[in-house]
Amino acid sequence: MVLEVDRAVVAYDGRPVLDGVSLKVAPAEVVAILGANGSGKSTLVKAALGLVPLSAGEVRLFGTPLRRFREWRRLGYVPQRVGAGSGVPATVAEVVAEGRLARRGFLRVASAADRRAVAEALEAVGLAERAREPVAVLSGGQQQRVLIARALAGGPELLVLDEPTAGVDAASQEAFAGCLDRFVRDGGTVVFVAHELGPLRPLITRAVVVHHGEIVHDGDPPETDNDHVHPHAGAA
Ligand SMILES: Nc1ncnc2c1ncn2[C@@H]1O[C@H](COP(=O)(O)OP(=O)(O)OP(=O)(O)O)[C@@H](O)[C@H]1O
Repeated sequence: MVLEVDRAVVAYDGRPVLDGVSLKVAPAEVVAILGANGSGKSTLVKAALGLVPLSAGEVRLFGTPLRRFREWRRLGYVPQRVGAGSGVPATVAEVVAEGRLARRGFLRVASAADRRAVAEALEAVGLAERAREPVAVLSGGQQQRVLIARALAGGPELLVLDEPTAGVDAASQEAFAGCLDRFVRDGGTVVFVAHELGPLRPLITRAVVVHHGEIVHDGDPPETDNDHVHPHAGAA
């Protein structure tokens, strides 16, 4: 298994937000995590990556318990968008090159392979011609694609994305879908959080619906983008 979450419990300030959630993801799966606002989707992916502590349960990445896992280069994470402009001026290519740091170490100069990986990742998200521009001048959707390119540049086996398509225009969604498609064809595994599947629908192999901190559906994707909001309503 690429990812195993076993009866995970997460509580913020004593309030349980994930209530004994179990999830297994096998190689080459494309899993969409759906659910209403505040249902616990982001918390689930953060718990799976060790970004929030579990108060009970266990997580294994590539078969290794999280506390002993060190092979972070096998994994690419794209967080929920943190708002445009961090105040640090950086070009598109510089941000994407950060995705190589886990591979090359902070003090080594970028190799030809590093530069090639950055160029390929920018190509994959359709931003090759914007490489030298400051990230801050790009639109929100394009900035999201820069973060995806950063994750791809590290050559991960598992890509975890938190709402990669939220507030992203149709063109960027299509670009992202194409890029995920290629990643999966090359043997990659994907877990992403979404409100709406849109152009990603044909790519997913499985949908997991989170409701009040529990998984209430794990299997076929919902027929329409609205089905998952009220998982128990209108099972027509
Ligand atoms: N760091 C935190 N401290 C306290 N409460 C938090 C924290 N992060 C999330 N929560 C709460 O935990 C619950 C689940 O949040 P989470 O972000 O996992 O939901 P989500 O399903 O991803 O929501 P959305 O679709 O709005 O992104 C929410 O009630 C949220 O307010």
